[in-house]
Amino acid sequence: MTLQIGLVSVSDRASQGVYTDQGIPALREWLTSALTTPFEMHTRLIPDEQAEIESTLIELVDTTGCHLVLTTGGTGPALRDVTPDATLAVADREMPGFGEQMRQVSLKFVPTAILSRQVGVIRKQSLILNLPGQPKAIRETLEGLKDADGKTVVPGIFAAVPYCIQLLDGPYIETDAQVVAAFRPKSAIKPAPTV
Ligand SMILES: Nc1ncnc2c1ncn2[C@@H]1O[C@H](COP(=O)(O)OP(=O)(O)OP(=O)(O)O)[C@@H](O)[C@H]1O
Ligand SMILES: Nc1nc2c(c(=O)[nH]1)N[C@H]1C(S)=C(S)[C@@H](COP(=O)(O)O)O[C@H]1N2
Repeated sequence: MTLQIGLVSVSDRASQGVYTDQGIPALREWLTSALTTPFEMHTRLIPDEQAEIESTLIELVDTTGCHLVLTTGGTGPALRDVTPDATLAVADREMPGFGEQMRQVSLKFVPTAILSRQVGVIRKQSLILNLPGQPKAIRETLEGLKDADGKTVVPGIFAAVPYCIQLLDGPYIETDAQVVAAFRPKSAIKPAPTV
């Protein structure tokens, strides 16, 4: 079972061609640098329309079979920012720690971090996570903050994603520890295959 990841960029202007979407490229680039497990990506660029966000998330989970879906954009307080509302509407269960941790780490980068309403949820056996729309926020929230020596100061949320997908009976995900070290309890670590 190959790891399937959905990437959803929610932006009125990028979806209309007013500016070039940087969300999907930033997500793709970060995942390619961070994951050592093979994976396939399914990308969608859509406007800030709640019904369209909901149907896109449902399609990616129920039809495409994504184990993980990352959205970017539309998490703020502006009236057209409805990504968290759409995500909650299609959720079976909420995972509040993801939103809490993203706001914690983001506060180390911008004081307006608390303006993001981002949520993490489970639909069926898939994890859906909202990231803010600023392209730089993708790396900041997923990877966390490191000091000059590369030591983690505030962990990003991706450290917990592999174990979460494992608990949902999804593929075993391994990462490049230089980018983000995946944490799982000792009892959940699979030994490296012997040759
Ligand atoms: N897909 C994207 N590509 C490039 N830059 C983006 C993208 N989405 C957001 N941004 C940048 O991050 C800012 C905050 O993102 P937010 O999701 O709040 O967008 P917005 O201001 O509601 O506008 P829009 O939905 O038209 O992108 C935007 O104003 C824009 O500068
Ligand atoms: N890591 C990180 N988080 C961030 C930001 C950022 O630049 N980096 N921008 C903040 C700002 S200015 C806003 S308004 C909210 C919501 O952004 P969104 O509407 O683009 O999702 O996310 C916040 N969280």
